[in-house]
Amino acid sequence: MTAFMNARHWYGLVGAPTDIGNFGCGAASGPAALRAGGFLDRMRHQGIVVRDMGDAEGPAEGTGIGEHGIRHVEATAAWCRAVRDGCGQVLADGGTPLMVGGDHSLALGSVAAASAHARKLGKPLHVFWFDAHPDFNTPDTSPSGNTHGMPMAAACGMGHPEMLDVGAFTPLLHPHDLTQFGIRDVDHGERAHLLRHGVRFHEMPEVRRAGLVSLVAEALERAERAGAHLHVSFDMDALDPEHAPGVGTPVPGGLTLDESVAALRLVGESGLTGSFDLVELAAVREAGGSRTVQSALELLQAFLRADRRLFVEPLAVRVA
Ligand SMILES: NC(=[NH2+])NCCC[C@H](N)C(=O)O
Ligand SMILES: [Mn+2]
Repeated sequence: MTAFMNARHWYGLVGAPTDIGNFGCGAASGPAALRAGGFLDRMRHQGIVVRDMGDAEGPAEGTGIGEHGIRHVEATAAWCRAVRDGCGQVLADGGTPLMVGGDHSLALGSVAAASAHARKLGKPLHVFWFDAHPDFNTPDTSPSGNTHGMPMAAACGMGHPEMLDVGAFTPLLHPHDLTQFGIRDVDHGERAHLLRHGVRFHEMPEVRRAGLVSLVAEALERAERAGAHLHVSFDMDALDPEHAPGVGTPVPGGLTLDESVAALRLVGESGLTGSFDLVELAAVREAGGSRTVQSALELLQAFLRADRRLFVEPLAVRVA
């Protein structure tokens, strides 16, 4: 039995300071900006245990442009493996990994850890993906060659062999168990992939019609019925640029901070979340302000405060 097993539930912050998946977009500044914004103190003051596991380490330089114009795929895979190991360690110690990026390619690493953990527990993996983009490109559909547009296709078993090799097995995720919210910038071939594989991707017109909270509630019901390990991946560009100007690929017409807070509160209340990402926090892109960091802090706080597991002492378990 590890030392933490009878402790209250905790989250483990795994930083991933890179923008290798969209070289130069500025997301490498995310983990430091969140720490400098006082995240850990703020949580401590509210009695929430977030252990800082430090930063994952990976190549500082890109590894060049390959077939189909795919950029830095070896470096991306190296970073994803480091994130996989960091998140895997938190899961093995009984905590919930909170991966802070960094660009969104890194979610392939956290999903690899989540998927292996879920398999060990005999649970299916469900993923909630809050994003302006589905990140469901493969090297042959990607218009940019940037790997941060590819992690979900790779998790579902489609993509460059380097990316398919990040997890212990492939696919890591069944496309039916992926639900996306806030989508409003879909590439042509990417849309064909999403439709062919039956991904639920809720685009902004539908979010406006049905409401983010009720779409999330529906998806939570499915996850609960399935007894799933839920992985939540929040790309800061899901928010409207008014609330998150500091991102590498802003798209107008996004989620409001209020509705996102309400949705994450609901996710937190469900107690289903087994792993969480907050990515594409490119604080350095924001001229003279910290709006994006403040939004990130509010989202995380809403989510964590709603998770009752963080406040309840577990019953002592007596081992005979
Ligand atoms: N995680 C992100 N910000 N992804 C943006 C992807 C943009 C575009 N669809 C691409 O593949 O290049
Ligand atoms: Mn994304």
